[in-house]
Amino acid sequence: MVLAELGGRISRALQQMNNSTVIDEKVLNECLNEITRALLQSDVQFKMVQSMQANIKKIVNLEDLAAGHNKRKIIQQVGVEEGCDGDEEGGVGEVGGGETEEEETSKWIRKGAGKTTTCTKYAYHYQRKGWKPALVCADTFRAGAFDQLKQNATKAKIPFYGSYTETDPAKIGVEGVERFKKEGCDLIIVDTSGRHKQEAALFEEMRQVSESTNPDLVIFVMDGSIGQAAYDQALAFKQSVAVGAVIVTKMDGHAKGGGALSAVSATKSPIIFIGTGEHMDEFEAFETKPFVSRLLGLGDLHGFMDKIQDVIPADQQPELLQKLTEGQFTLRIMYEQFQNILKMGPLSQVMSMIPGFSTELMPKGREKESVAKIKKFMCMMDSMTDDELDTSNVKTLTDPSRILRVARGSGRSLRDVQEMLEEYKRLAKIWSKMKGLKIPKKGDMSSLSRNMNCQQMSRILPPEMLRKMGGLGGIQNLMKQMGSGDFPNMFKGGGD
Ligand SMILES: Nc1nc2c(ncn2[C@@H]2O[C@H](COP(=O)(O)OP(=O)(O)OP(=O)(O)O)[C@@H](O)[C@H]2O)c(=O)[nH]1
Repeated sequence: MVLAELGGRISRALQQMNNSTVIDEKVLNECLNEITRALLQSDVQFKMVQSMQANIKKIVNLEDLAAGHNKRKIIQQVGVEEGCDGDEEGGVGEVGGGETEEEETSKWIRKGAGKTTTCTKYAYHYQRKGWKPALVCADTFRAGAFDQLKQNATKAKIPFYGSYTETDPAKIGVEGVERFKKEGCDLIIVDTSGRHKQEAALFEEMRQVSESTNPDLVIFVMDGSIGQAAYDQALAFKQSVAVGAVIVTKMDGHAKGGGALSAVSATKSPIIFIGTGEHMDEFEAFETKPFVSRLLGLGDLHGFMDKIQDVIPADQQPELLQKLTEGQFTLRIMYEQFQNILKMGPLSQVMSMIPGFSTELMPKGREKESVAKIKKFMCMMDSMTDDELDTSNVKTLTDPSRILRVARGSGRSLRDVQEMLEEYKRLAKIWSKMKGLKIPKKGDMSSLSRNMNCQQMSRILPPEMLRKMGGLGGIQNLMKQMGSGDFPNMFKGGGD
């Protein structure tokens, strides 16, 4: 089950409970069972789900609750808190798979989790933020590991170190770290082996590399597509090395991403990033709250604003947000948005974060066509006058003689120009609803969503998402019951 579907099922279950006039044990059980089914189908650990259910029931004692208490609010709040916190005890998965532990273990040793790819993604991410990263290949086990790292690093213009002849990974690690420290690098990433003849040897090697390089942080890179088998892996790693953080890869298109929750639970370490594709920039910072938020289909805007921060120079950000929140969406702003989108990297990732952009302009799996379309639109806009680009008067823009002139000027058909204007109208409608949002202070983009009330949220959500949430009334109810009318309160309990 993909994450969006899981989110849909959870919010529908909550919505159903919300629609009941009386909340008794039966209604609570139905809601919890539906959430349980959805989580299990997403391969979240059985024990984790079971204990979440038990905890909710323990906390929510329906009979003891004094009349007048808002039971729904309590149930939903507990649910989200449980979901955000994870379960410390965890346990070996009991559902699905049908493989023995040994089979699962040997499988994960055979397959690459995406560690080398992730090292470069991690370095590239911080390089774009102004750090000076370097990569060290201490994977002497897999033939070709150094070449792969070298190739990736060269592409990203990141210095690298490795050896074709040295067989001691700890030695390479130390040499690489020393060299890059001398060169003034402030983020040195050591890629270690992900496979070995035996699991024990792999852990021993990691311990040695860790002891000799004395890292500030050990990151466990985990393949999200293995589902709940992640629990055993995460536990084994934690017991061998001081795992400080987790990165879950292959979250794109894999149904078992929910298993990531199990890994957090097992290692008690935060997931800091997720990998969402094979390319260098298919990598997203991970936070519990926005993740839960995305499960419910609401977290997109926050991520988009973070992306904007990445690619737009700091001094231009307030100006852009000012324009967007003034509700004066002109063709020039659309042009600038297109430029930003093309700069921001993988289109599907960026577009899916912007309300209204994903489905129509960018159907999944058709990135090339979408880029071509955006470029075509921009080319037509290049044939427009400043007045046309800066007006928000749609009538002026759709004047037939104007359309003809733009079509001729850009060598495009009338239909092309009309299509571009339709796109503008659609986006203008969505963005005009952002009007009145308070502009966040620099470095505090999340306050944008904090300042958003239910009505603004409901206006910018894509219609299908809004329907899923039960319309404006549904959002209002959900938020009211989660704590207050304030959107982020819904996610109380998750780590910031
Ligand atoms: N779809 C998808 N593929 C990924 C992602 N991250 C890595 N991959 C692919 O997974 C495969 C294995 O990646 P590597 O980086 O070589 O894995 P590794 O963990 O270094 O391998 P070992 O060190 O041999 O264990 C490659 O084909 C990558 O392109 C991701 O987030 N999504």
